[in-house]
Amino acid sequence: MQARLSLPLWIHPFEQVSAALCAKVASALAQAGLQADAAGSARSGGFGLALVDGVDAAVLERVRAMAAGASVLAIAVGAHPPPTADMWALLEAGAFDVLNWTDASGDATQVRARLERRDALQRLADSPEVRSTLVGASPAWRALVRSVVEVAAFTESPVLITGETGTGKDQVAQLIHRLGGRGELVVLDCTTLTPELAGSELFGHERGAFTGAASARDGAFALADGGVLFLDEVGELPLPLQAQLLRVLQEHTYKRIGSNTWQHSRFRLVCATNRSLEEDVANGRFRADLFHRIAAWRCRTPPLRERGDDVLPLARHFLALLAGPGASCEFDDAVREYLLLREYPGNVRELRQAVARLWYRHSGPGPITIGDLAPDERPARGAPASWPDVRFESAIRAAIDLRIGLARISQAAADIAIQLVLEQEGDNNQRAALRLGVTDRALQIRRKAWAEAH
Ligand SMILES: Nc1ncnc2c1ncn2[C@@H]1O[C@H](COP(=O)(O)OP(=O)(O)OP(=O)(O)O)[C@@H](O)[C@H]1O
Repeated sequence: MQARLSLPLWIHPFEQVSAALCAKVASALAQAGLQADAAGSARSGGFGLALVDGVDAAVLERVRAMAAGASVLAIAVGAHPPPTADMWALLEAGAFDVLNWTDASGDATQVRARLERRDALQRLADSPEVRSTLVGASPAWRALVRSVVEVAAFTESPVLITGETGTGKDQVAQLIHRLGGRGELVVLDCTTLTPELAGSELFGHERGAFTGAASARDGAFALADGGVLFLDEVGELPLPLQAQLLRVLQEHTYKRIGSNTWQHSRFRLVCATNRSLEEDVANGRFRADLFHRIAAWRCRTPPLRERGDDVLPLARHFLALLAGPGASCEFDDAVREYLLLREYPGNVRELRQAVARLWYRHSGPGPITIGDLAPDERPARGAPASWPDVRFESAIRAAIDLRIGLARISQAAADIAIQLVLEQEGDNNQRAALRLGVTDRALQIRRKAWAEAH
């Protein structure tokens, strides 16, 4: 019997799974040091094992609900292996893996290893260091953070970070360096690499190698030895330099300019770009072989409009940084609403600058108010509210994250609108229909269908 693993672990057997199969799984798990809570209902938080025998819409819905609040591993325990389509469906519903234990016979150490890895990932993603560097709790952002933590702490692989300007690519690169626990972080901005300077910047040079080379100098490959080389805006790298970089990545050797001696350098490569490198490869602007080398692992930083729920937490984070330790300052309701409704083409950088401008215009105690907005930033008076706005988008995103289909989303939006207008119009069908722009009869039919379905 293996030493006990201390994890909040529960088992949820679906209806089709017999008590005998469930007991068999529990006893195998106990042998591997996994003490799960008595079989029964799923809980929020911790780790859950969903025992399934057959997958249908109801099972998927339940797994989805469980996975929204816990890390769920699905185990197929039926008499026959499930079709692969069902296994994919469980994964899509939010299970982090799907194991096939026909007749509940399987290797429990396999479960233990997966839980240990997932737990280590989760702890790191929740650590104060990570949370204070990559602020945000929206599902899209948390998925990115898990991926960053995984690549940083568990692999040596080159990483390509893609995303629009100001979405935090640089921030992610720095975190990968810190979590990897390797030497120096050497940053090269590829937009500044002119063909004349690039050779020396990357490879270094010997004294007298060219006019003006008064002394020998190390280049980025030498400086990054044992550490991380971060190539920012890698999509801007001129083609001749791409060829040279490829050789260093393949051989880990290079020559300083003016030298015939091969030097070795072992570094981890992290690249970032806001270009679509796939398109650049397709039109010959970027070498395909280099692309596949640098993109062994990919992380995409989502734009702020895809994570509207993070706007206020980020704004508060930046305000707290400006106010300094111990000081507390808040936004009042109108400013919060302004920040939520505003658009951010420059993403988090733009939000940070907007908060800074508010802070510097603000004086005295009390919350930040709309008077702290610079006149040219105030929304035009009387301008019609833009709709759909970020709040609407964020509600829809939550539904999409729960993998709810278009038909249900449209239906729910219409139902909610009807209910609200009926409330406001004192249940008067005619007036409600007028306001909603439908016929009296169409609204009656819809209400009847709704009443029958509930
Ligand atoms: N999730 C985040 N949590 C805290 N700060 C963030 C986050 N994302 C971005 N920032 C802040 O926003 C600003 C822009 O981030 P960063 O420079 O990393 O973006 P970028 O994607 O590298 O931009 P560019 O493509 O223009 O180089 C920085 O001040 C950074 O501190």
